[in-house]
Amino acid sequence: MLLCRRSLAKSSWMSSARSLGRRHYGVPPVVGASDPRLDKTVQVTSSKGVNIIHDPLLSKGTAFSLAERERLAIRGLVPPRCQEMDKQLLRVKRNLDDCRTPLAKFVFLSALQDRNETLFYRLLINHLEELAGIIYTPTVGLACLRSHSIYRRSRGMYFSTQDRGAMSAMVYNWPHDEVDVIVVTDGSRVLGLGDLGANGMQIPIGKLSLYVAAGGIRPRSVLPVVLDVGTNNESLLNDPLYMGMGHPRVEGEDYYSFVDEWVTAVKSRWPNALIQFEDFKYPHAYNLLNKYRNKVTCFNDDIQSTSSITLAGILAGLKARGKKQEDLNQERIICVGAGSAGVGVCEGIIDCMVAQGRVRSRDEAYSRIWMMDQHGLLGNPALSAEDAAQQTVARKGERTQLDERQQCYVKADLPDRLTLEEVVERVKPTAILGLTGIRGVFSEKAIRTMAKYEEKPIVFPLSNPDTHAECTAEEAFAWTEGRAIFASGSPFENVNLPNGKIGRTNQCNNSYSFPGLGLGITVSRANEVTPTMFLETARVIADMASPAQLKQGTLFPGVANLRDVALAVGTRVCEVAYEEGVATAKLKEGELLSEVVKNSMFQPEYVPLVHHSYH
Ligand SMILES: NC(=O)c1ccc[n+]([C@@H]2O[C@H](COP(=O)([O-])OP(=O)(O)OC[C@H]3O[C@@H](n4cnc5c(N)ncnc54)[C@H](O)[C@@H]3O)[C@@H](O)[C@H]2O)c1
Ligand SMILES: O=C(O)C[C@H](O)C(=O)O
Ligand SMILES: [Mg+2]
Repeated sequence: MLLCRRSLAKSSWMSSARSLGRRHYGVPPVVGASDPRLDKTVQVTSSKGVNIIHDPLLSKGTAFSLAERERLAIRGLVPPRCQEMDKQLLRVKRNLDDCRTPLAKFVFLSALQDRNETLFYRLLINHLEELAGIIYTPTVGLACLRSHSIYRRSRGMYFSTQDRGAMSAMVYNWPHDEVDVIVVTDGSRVLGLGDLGANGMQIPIGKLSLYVAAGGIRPRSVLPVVLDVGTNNESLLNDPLYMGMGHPRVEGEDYYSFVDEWVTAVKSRWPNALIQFEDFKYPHAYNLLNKYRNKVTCFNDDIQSTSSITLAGILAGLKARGKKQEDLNQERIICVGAGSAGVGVCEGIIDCMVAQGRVRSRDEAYSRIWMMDQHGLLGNPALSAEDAAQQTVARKGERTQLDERQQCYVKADLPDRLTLEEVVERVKPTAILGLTGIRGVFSEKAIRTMAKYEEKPIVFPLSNPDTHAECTAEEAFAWTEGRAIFASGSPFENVNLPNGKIGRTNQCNNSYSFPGLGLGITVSRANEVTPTMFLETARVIADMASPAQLKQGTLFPGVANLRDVALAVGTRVCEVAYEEGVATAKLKEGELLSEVVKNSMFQPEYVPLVHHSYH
């Protein structure tokens, strides 16, 4: 396992893009909230008695020592025997295993998180592979669909259309002064499930649980947020249990000024917090990113961290084929889905080709990519003029106007709206990426044709949850005679192949990239999130699998290793922040960044509690 111990600036293909020596060591000592120098051996609280037992950040359940029970006035309020965490873990794991369905497990784990976060995170870290699929994708998707039925207790903050003018005051309702990471959604495109309005809250909660478990951000420093601007989901609007605003989505200038009020409010209370935009529909996702990327420390997960992990998957896939990462410009890549994630992923691939210096221009890099939406290839309407009318009828519906960004991907030399099968036949792709949210978009014919021309086709159905993947792992291996290099957004089991071998599956999800990005950004207190951070994240992850793993088709370390991945990514991102002069945290001379990052990572352990009244 690669654990980053490199000194600054060792990247092979990024060095030309860097300007070294711009490190800011002279800025005021803004010490990160997750900085090890703030670590304490005791935790001081002004709470006492039941307030401690009912505070998930302080509660230890049955694990309070007798001395603590005495000094915190909780003697007699919990069962008499002091049980350490190992016994508690046994109990909660047994209870969890008794839950019959993934959704029941989700409800159980949420309740545990609401009672005792230390125990919740220890359980989660100990069983990351098993539980990531519950608190995160794919089960979190089901939890969003049912959120208004399974609701027990509030977590995070909601800002709705009835809060216009009040947001700057509302942010002070949050009980913590230190907030390092905020994940915010407007619930307009939740995974591949569409508009789920305020039910989308489960997504920021799940993302932030991984920020803590994998990225080592402290539980008290994370804030999940929903911006409730209404929903266009009729079934939610008509459901008496739905808890969000009961009107259609606010759009246009009203929408952008609403988000602006929220950003201003958040930055006024927590100027250093990283904002992660999550599951905003296209084009809002891009418009918000463009508006805020140079003003506040923020990124869009679906556009940018997805591009990191997908690029990492392709680069590792090249190595699995016995090629070099620098051969990326030889690939022919079809990206099905031209929305936030699709465009973001393609831009990441292009950035990488340009950074590698193996293409002369971005245009040349574009020439290796073919982008498609539900109407087919983004091609040249002039070339398909003859049968355009016919096609419009046959394929139902007009393509909505392509925006400037999507326009970049239009192929001038190919007819607009070619089907996937037609594009595959003409282009002979080496890789196909699915970012549509639509099950079954990778047809058998298309994948079989691809496998005719490419010995080891890269097949990445990246849409979530699993029920919305463009194809299953079984299909991908069956249609390629077991030769596919396979990665999906949601987890799929390995596949037993007819020849007795195993078709290895990989999970290519931004959960591999955002925890480390957030870790590096918060430790360095970066005041800007730069493109290099995403490229380097990809490079670090692409280098993590061993040659033997790559040979078998394993591209990344398993989900159980997400913490190691976050540490490696976090260290590199932190280095980049100093190299590019965007870090504001003071670094002591001689401090090894990898150690600073590692020591800053939250460990779920019970710390002695001490009562102190500040009045
Ligand atoms: N694996 C990951 O880490 C990851 C990250 C981000 C997004 N995603 C997934 O990607 C999907 C899309 O997300 P997004 O933010 O880009 O959404 P989006 O709504 O912005 O884009 C979806 C795109 O798919 C196109 N599309 C719809 N139906 C199609 C069809 N039948 N054939 C071809 N194209 C079709 C749309 O025109 C649009 O361009 C979601 O399911 C999401 O879960 C996965
Ligand atoms: O949430 C995920 O699992 C990945 C991604 O952010 C998505 O929207 O699908
Ligand atoms: Mg997302």
